[in-house]
Amino acid sequence: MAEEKREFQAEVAKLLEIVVHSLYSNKEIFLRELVSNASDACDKLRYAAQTEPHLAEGDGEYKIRLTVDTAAGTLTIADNGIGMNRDDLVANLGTIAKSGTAEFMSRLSGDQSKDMALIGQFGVGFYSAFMVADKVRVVTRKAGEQHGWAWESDGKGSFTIAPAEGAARGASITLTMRDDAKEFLEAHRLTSIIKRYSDHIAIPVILAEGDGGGEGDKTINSASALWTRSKSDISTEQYKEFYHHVAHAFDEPFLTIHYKAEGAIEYTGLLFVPGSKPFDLFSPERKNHLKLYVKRVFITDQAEGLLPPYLRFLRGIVDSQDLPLNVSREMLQHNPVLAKIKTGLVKRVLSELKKKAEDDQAAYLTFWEEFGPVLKEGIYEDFERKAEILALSRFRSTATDGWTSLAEAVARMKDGQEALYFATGDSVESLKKSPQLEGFLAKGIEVLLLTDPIDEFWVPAVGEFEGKALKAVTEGGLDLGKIKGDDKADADRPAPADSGDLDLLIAGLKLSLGDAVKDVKASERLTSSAVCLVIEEGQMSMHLEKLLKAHRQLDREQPRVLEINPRHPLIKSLAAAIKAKGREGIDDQAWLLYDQARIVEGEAPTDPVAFARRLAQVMEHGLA
Ligand SMILES: Nc1ncnc2c1ncn2[C@@H]1O[C@H](COP(=O)(O)OP(=O)(O)OP(=O)(O)O)[C@@H](O)[C@H]1O
Repeated sequence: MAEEKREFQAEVAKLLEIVVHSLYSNKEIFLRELVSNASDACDKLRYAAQTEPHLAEGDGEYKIRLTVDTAAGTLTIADNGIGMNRDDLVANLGTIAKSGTAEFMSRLSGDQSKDMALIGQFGVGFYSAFMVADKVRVVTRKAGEQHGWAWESDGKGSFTIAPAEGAARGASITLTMRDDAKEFLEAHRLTSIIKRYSDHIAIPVILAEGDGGGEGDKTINSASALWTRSKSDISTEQYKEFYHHVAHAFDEPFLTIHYKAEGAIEYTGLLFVPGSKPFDLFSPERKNHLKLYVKRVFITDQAEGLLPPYLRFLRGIVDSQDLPLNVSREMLQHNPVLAKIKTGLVKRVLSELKKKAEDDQAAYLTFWEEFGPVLKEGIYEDFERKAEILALSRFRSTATDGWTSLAEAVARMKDGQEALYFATGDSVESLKKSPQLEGFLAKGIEVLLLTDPIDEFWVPAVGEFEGKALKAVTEGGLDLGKIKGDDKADADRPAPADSGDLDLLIAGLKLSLGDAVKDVKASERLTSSAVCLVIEEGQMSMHLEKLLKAHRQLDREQPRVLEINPRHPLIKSLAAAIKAKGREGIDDQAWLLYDQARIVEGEAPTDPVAFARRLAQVMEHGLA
């Protein structure tokens, strides 16, 4: 087969453009990316050779070799890992196959440091070679295959692929350095970059000196897996570089958890809570990203059973002593050892988070803001740990501008208050203004303001905290009268409508609204609003109904209860009017009240045209 020329996928071409033209501030990271790829390729072969030893072709001493040719102005990074065949080359070095590419592209801001962090998360990986090279040539042969291939590109829209006979197993990447990147041909510069970014790589990174014949080769990294070293020998900087390597992240880890579990099950965990949200945190697969090793051999980064989905923000590795080396990925699915490791990891991570919450509240809150909505999934999904996760959870509330724990909210409960109250909605600001809260605010009774979609699920599932029921303020029939609040307002509240008149009005409204409402009731919860909508106990919350409708998972809406404020001047006049004049005009009034309550809930009036007509009439009357 002769040489073939192909175009890069459009996204790659765009990415290359950005890489070449705007990301020159931190060029040296190209080496980290290529060494990281080489190390992954060796890990992959080591794993494959466990079950198919012939793949190693008698060479199981994995290493990465850097060779400089000053005369030619090239740097070559060669590994004896798994290598690539022709199809792999086209797929891996011609496209960005990962899901979410389009979204990623749209998030690039043009601001170098931000883009760099994003690209780091996404993994520009191999393409970073074009930050320093005019031309990149990859010569590779896949383990177990006979023919080698050469891939070459100047990064300007296309690449070529041609057969390369005699290629060694693995991949050898030769960069022809740009004029402004000649510094990366100097041994001391290369050595310091490797020490800085790649010291934790578990296989030797060798700098070939002299003519490349092997004489004077020098291993320039520590070449032992970082997590096997003792904690006291690892600097914060080294942990951070390792985190950048495993997580493909550029930020500071929020928490580093490194420990060795001994006893019935032995494993080492080196886990990181990232400083900021990884871009795929809310993708529907809810995959975890921990890398599983067995006795230092990389097995997989897709061991589903290793971590519950609510801890999927963690990054890092787990190295087990107890799993067999030839464990297949399928065998991992219902593996009892893995299940025990998982229990251990969850316990450890939650206790470290607890410690952080106790020792450094402010820092803990930054974690909570990033990952709280994910951790809360555990309240719903992990029955055994729900109390622990609830205790770690923080909430917005009417009692404070910041965050509160449930324990703090319990401590603030008023005399006679038996439940913790909450409201669910899209934002704290809009919740604070909702009419259902008026009575609570007037009495100084705290209401927790829940704005994450997950809140709709765990609250009903949990139902209580330390014996205190969790009650939605939107539920009908709440009797605030029993609670001793800051009731100075009570004395100066206007008198309610005459109860006989009020009964007439309620009956009239019910007749007009028919099936649109479940009931009409007088309520003490309102202070400044005339009406509001609530649900009956056990009914789906209005906010959840809205979420489901937005996702087209619900097409009907359930009728609600219209609560009216017997002390409101409008209600009082309406009650008096119905007594004096009977039902005349009441239909329009009833629908206006009901639609107004809907609008406050962020919903459209039942019949917008009729609503507009009624409103116009009222205005006309007002002006007449
Ligand atoms: N030295 C290598 N040997 C074998 N395969 C390689 C090598 N370098 C890259 N690849 C292949 O090319 C793919 C793309 O590499 P690239 O660095 O662009 O992304 P990645 O490594 O998958 O992502 P990330 O950088 O986020 O880890 C890799 O997943 C791997 O399959």
